[in-house]
Amino acid sequence: MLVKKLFTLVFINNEDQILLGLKKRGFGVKKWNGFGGKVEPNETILEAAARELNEECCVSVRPSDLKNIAHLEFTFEGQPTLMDVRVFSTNVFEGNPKETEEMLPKWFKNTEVPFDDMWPDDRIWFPYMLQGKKFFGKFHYEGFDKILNYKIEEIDCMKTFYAGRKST
Ligand SMILES: COc1nc(N)nc2c1ncn2[C@H]1C[C@H](O)[C@@H](COP(=O)(O)OP(=O)(O)OP(=O)(O)O)O1
Repeated sequence: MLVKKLFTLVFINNEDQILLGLKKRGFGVKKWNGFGGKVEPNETILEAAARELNEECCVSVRPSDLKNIAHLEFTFEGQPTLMDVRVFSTNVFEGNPKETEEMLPKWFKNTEVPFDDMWPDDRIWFPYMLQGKKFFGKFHYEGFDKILNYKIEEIDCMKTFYAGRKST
């Protein structure tokens, strides 16, 4: 049986640009990604999303300004964990992104996202995000470089999506 662990992933948009961070340590090291991490027991998912963003690149957002745009699930062959990743985006933020111990932030044009240096799944779902769609994606990996199988589908409404699942 898989043990589900809850994570956040936040993307900041500014006109035709998206803020990514180069992970400097730990899971996903040397890959560009959004900002996020584990949800702690004492906080809501939105609070965790805002906290991780601030810890990782010193940008502040109000949790209420974060839009839930996707639900992603990652599993890894032979490993007992299912990563349940709640994805958020916003263009309402305060502060200039700054490098931290965990991340090196950089703005990229939406047309110049560095997919070669990102998780392989990003190439599949970023187009949904960049077109303003909401979506569900499920990816099963062998190691960290090869996707064995995946499913992706557009969602009309995230609230309805979660209401239709046994547990959120
Ligand atoms: C496997 O594919 C993935 N693709 C993408 N784009 N993002 C992923 C993938 N798997 C995990 N993520 C995201 C989810 C989280 O935002 C981070 C991982 O969080 P992390 O392990 O860094 O969590 P922290 O709480 O910050 O951990 P530490 O404090 O222990 O560093 O990656």
